Amino acid sequence: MYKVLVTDSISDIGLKKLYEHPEFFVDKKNNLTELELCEIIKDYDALIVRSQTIVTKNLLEYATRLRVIARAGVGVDNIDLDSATRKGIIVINAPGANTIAATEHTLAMLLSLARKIPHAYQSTSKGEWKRGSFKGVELYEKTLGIVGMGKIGTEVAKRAKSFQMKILGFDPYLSDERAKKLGITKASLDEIAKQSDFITFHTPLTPETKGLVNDEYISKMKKGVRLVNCARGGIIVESALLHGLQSGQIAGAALDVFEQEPPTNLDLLQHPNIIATPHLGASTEEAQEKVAKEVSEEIISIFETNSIRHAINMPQISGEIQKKMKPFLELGEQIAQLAIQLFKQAPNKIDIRYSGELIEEDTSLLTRTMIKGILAYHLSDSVNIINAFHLLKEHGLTYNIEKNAPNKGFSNYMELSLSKGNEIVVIGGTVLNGYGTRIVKINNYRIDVKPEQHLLYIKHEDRPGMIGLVGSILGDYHINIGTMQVGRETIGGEAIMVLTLDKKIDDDVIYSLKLLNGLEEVDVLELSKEVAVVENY
Ligand SMILES: NC(=O)c1ccc[n+]([C@@H]2O[C@H](COP(=O)([O-])OP(=O)(O)OC[C@H]3O[C@@H](n4cnc5c(N)ncnc54)[C@H](O)[C@@H]3O)[C@@H](O)[C@H]2O)c1
Ligand SMILES: O=C(O)CC[C@@H](O)C(=O)O
Repeated sequence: MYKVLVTDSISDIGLKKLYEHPEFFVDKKNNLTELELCEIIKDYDALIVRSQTIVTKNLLEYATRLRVIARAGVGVDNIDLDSATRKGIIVINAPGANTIAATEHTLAMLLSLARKIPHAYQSTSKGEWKRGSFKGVELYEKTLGIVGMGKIGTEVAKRAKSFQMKILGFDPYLSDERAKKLGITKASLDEIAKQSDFITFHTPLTPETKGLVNDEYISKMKKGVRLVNCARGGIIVESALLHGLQSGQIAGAALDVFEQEPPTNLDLLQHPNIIATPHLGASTEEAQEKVAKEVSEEIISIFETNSIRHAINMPQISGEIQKKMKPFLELGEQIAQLAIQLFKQAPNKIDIRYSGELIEEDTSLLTRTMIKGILAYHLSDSVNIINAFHLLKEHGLTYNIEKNAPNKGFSNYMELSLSKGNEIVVIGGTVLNGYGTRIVKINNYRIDVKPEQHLLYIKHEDRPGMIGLVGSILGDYHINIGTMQVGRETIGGEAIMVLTLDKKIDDDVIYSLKLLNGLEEVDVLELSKEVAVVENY
């Protein structure tokens, strides 16, 4: 049974699939302090939050069982991503599920700001009738600057166009082609400042966007500009906004998000030209159901099938690439497990070489899978594809990826070397179309082994009778040999045997084998089949 903790106000209808799933138990506990959360988090496999719960490094120290943190929404700035990644915890979100809600809220704020609706309502609800006090401005033929042309920025642009506004858009990823298609003008931040009557922000909070709207940027704006922020507090420096309002440089601002939430800056909140809502952008019934449904479904698929669609701390890989890469992921895992078992110690350098068809493929997940396979041998189950690179760095290992390495005559080929000083182990493998994975190289030996769960690796002198001797000892212990492959460099020199066996062999069999004359090394190798999958739409 997987235990899921829900700590913010999340739609029960959206969580229905989790409630009804026999393998999941959902606990809803709102308004917990960090201390209370630290006390209980150890009991849970998954945590679902909105923006209120702050998932700190300290909290994650107690989260010994946690595998998934789900943000029922978009922004993950309330989650310590680095700490989650280091601990191998997948962080997922529900991108897109609240786009329309946040877009409509932005438009509502824009119109309310232009027509002073909240102020007029406040006055009218007190019985006043001050028709002269709330004269507004029109959106018609005004210029709207949009900073951040992602999902919400784009939807805002489409709707603002119906008011016949001229739209200027700034986003590092906005191409000329997309701007043209949307019927907007691509502009720089300075052009937006100089030309816009209204500016709305739709970026995440990043080191680049934090404090973007400061005294200097405000001074570049058109006098009487109106600002809307329904993205993240901190994009606008609140003290600079207040100066701008006081000086008349800014005619008004509509804020849904604040530097600190709940906000304490009453000078700003009570300024007559401010309108504010308490982070309501995503607060519609529809959006809340959608975000909760999306994260519930993803949690179920992560625990049931290991498949991840919207991981924040993982590369996004399309479902199509996933499918295509599946046999290579299996081979990568097998190669990594064999290499680390044969290396018998922790390496300090990892070299991965891809050739043939693999040169053209997105191998990021494959590389992670191999690194995970290598590290997991010594660092246990706490290693996964999420924290593989973190742990690699933490343990001082270096790695090198070469694409376009010699392909040894196979249509696809991958090779892994583990090394430390003069010690090195090299394993090469390929996927044979329709026949599955094959190990085709161990150190300098060419072989052809179909990887199985139980393998025996023997290094011996290349002389007559060795194969028979090994076979008869295994026979004496009733161990059935599935396949046997031999490889040698020179006649009469050193050779290897790789056997696949039907069951694991005991120490006494190894002991008997080691007594054989001419046998230099015997290693029992075990392969597990667990391969992580990441999906994306
Ligand atoms: N108020 C709310 O309740 C609410 C609801 C939903 C989303 N949001 C917030 O709205 C913001 C936008 O959400 P989205 O779903 O559109 O995200 P998105 O990822 O689709 O779009 C963000 C865009 O910002 C752009 N960007 C990043 N850095 C930039 C920079 N320095 N200058 C200009 N553009 C930059 C990105 O290229 C991207 O296109 C996020 O911060 C999200 O957390 C708030
Ligand atoms: O959960 C919320 O209400 C806020 C959502 C919003 O800020 C987001 O980034 O998705």
